[in-house]
Amino acid sequence: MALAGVRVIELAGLAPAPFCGMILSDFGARVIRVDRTKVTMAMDAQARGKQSVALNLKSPQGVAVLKKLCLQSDIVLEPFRKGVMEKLGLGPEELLKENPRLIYARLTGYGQSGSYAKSAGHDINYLAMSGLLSMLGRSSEKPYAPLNLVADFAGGGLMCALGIVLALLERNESGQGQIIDASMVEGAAYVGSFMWKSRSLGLWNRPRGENMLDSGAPFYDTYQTSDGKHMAVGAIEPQFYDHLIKGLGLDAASLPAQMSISDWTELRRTFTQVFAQKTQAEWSRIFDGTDACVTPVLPLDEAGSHPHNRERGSFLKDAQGEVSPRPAPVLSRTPARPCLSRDPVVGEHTRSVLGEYGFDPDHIEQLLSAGVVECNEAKARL
Ligand SMILES: C[C@H](CCC[C@H](C)C(=O)SCCNC(=O)CCNC(=O)[C@H](O)C(C)(C)COP(=O)(O)OP(=O)(O)OC[C@H]1O[C@@H](n2cnc3c(N)ncnc32)[C@H](O)[C@@H]1OP(=O)(O)O)[C@H]1CC[C@H]2[C@@H]3[C@H](O)C[C@@H]4C[C@H](O)CC[C@]4(C)[C@H]3C[C@H](O)[C@]12C
Repeated sequence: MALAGVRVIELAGLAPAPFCGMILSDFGARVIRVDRTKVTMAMDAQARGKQSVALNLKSPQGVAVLKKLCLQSDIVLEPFRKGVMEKLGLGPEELLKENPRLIYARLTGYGQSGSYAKSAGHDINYLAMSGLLSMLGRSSEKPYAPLNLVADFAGGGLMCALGIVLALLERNESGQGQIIDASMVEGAAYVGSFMWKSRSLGLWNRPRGENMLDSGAPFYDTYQTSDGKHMAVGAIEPQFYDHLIKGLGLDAASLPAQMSISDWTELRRTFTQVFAQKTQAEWSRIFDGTDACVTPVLPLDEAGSHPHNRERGSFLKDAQGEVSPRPAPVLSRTPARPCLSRDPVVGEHTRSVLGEYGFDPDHIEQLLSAGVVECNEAKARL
């Protein structure tokens, strides 16, 4: 796999950093997640392929253990607010001095500088600060955050993974590590660059929810079907819009022009009435295989069984029978091979990892008895 042989130390975080760690693990990296001690259950729902070491960083011996792990690793991924790692004596200065090849990835909401750098926050806050949240929401409704997708994951974990891969690539030439300052505000905004750079095209001239791509246009929206499900319509170009009108059984001559914005309300009313006359399955049979850009809105537990997704194997089932998306993108020669066995128990691999990283058995026993580390191999076998 593309990241085979790459060693990652992921400090346990909430959602963005675990996603970044899962991406690296899916594509072949060895990801060791450092959990807190005295924690019964990891909140990492993206732990696929990771190992877990439970380590108390509030102890000097714990800090020394982490330093030794980072000395023999390629990446350290930390999910804390600015200054936390420095307070622990684990800042970039210390770790890069000991391991100049280390890639030190810092995934935060606001970045390592600026007045908000030490403030708590979550996806919605970062999305708000990026400028994008102001564009999200239907006309006459307040802005709403699309789950915690844009800042936590697209602009956070995924963007940080990109930074790590770029730094790995550069290190091949320079032999040097570096610090990655991954701010979710900036990552989200960067993902949304099109919104800034397409304003000259007049795509966003109208208030929120009245533009073509923000639910203003009737040919770019969702519609309820007679069985209470929905269809998604994305018939932007005239030639695709013609297929939409045909599939709906409407007469184009009797309708207002597609781009007559003042008639969009009437056009939406017409589409709403027509879509309500058939079930989602009936509309899918009408539109499948056409260029009308009309697709069923699939719930999570149906996406994997849709014929198209099933044919591609777009979703996988792990050893516990849990369905989730397969890694993307698909590389032809070195594709990801996600681990399908169960997620690690907190501290499951402490003893084995420390042994592999050069800690002698007596030292490991001393660390265990001092509570600096915890090992839960037995619990993992239950
Ligand atoms: C996980 C579910 C989904 C959450 C998504 C949500 C929408 C997000 O946006 S997540 C993104 C959050 N932001 C960032 O990640 C940006 C960078 N990080 C930060 O800004 C901060 O970390 C912070 C604001 C997120 C948290 O601040 P906090 O003060 O808590 O921590 P820090 O300042 O970073 O300092 C860390 C301290 O910890 C010490 N540390 C770290 N590791 C160790 C170690 N190994 N040993 C010892 N000590 C360690 C470190 O030294 C620091 O100490 P100091 O402070 O002294 O310096 C979640 C959605 C719902 C959640 C559940 C729900 O809330 C109910 C339960 C609540 C309960 O409290 C917890 C369990 C819940 C089930 C909870 C679980 C999950 O969170 C959710 C499911």
